[in-house]
Amino acid sequence: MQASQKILLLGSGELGKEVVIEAQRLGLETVAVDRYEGAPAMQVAHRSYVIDMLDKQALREVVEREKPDLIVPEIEAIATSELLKLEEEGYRVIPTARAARLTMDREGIRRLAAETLGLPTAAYRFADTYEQFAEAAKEMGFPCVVKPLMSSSGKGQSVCRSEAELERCWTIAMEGGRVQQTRVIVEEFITFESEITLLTVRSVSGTAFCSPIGHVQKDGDYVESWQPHEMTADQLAEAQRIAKAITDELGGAGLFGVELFLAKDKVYFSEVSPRPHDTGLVTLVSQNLSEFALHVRAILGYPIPEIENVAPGASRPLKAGSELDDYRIGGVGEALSVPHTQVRVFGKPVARPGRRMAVALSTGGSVAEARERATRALGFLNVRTSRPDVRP
Ligand SMILES: Nc1ncnc2c1ncn2[C@@H]1O[C@H](COP(=O)(O)OP(=O)(O)OP(=O)(O)O)[C@@H](O)[C@H]1O
Ligand SMILES: NCC(=O)N[C@@H]1O[C@H](COP(=O)([O-])[O-])[C@@H](O)[C@H]1O
Ligand SMILES: [Mg+2]
Repeated sequence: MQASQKILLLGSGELGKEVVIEAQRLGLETVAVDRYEGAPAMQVAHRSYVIDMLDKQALREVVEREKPDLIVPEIEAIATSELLKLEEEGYRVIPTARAARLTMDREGIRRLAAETLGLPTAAYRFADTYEQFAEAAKEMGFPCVVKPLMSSSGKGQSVCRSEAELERCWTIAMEGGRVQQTRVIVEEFITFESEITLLTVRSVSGTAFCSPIGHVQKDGDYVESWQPHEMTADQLAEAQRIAKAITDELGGAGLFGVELFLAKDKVYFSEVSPRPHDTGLVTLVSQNLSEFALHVRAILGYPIPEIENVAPGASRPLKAGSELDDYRIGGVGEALSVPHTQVRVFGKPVARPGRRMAVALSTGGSVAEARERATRALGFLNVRTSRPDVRP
């Protein structure tokens, strides 16, 4: 069979793996790229490359060699200035090279949302040195949230509760960023009642919203998500207004994860991923089309006549507790004994403390039941060494 089109995925984690599977279901040729060998999406793609995706030359070489119809970013940390050039030369970047550029670091997207579009966000300051940072934190007041400009899944992020914690928070930010740079964002701490991801799809069928996904984050990384999340009609309308404004501005086709905080009488924009979102893993069981299927349909220019929340669903990621280069996931059989439950094992080559290795996915008659099942299933799962000499 001759593939209809070729996609080049930049980043090959658990989210990309599902994108590759959906792309292959529609007859595409898939090429996966990441910074290490054996990444989850590489295990299912037709071909793969290991490069430093922040290296412009290395990125260009892979693109020119493969000549993909679609370049699909899967993580933020990519040489997006090169993507802008490649787009000018005629390559198609999803959703657009500008969207990838603006969401690569927190400053681009925050300034666009707050200053250009006037969307409600936490107050913020940027700082390049420790002195500027200390000044910015005092201006924001305590507690405030400190994040490296370029990082994800909470890496390098901390809540600074008093002046005495300034040095500790600065050190965390300096050590946690994805790339070597000192610029940080200091944000007003928002006391929200809940937070959601509003998956928003731009396709030939127009802009569509999935039911809101509620989630809980710990140390800046998600530990539980569910769909639908209960919110008032006014909150939903405001969330959709914000999501429409930001995704219209970013443009292009594809699925976006719009992160919002729901406070007592205000909805705040937090950030947006121009790609499937980790909290959206729940859609693998809760929707007729998962966020990955929606992304692929949208970027191929296929219609999306309807998105249905087929059952209340929940997801609980399994995180590794320690560094293991030889590991296996235990408890899968027990987890699958929980009704209406599935498990996805990502197949990452090595475990590291806090690294997401698998996810438990459940549906139920209610969100409460789905959450209880996913939590029970997660309780069975573990990441353990597979070395025979240390096996219990
Ligand atoms: N200003 C804030 N006030 C209160 N809580 C915050 C604030 N900013 C972030 N958080 C909390 O930290 C979480 C992670 O923040 P954020 O989404 O900015 O980090 P991230 O590293 O980009 O995460 P990811 O890449 O997983 O989306 C948020 O979902 C929220 O729970
Ligand atoms: N919040 C962003 C997110 O969830 N991204 C997902 O995690 C992978 C990196 O995982 P790793 O750090 O374990 O390699 C990324 O490739 C993507 O699939
Ligand atoms: Mg986030």
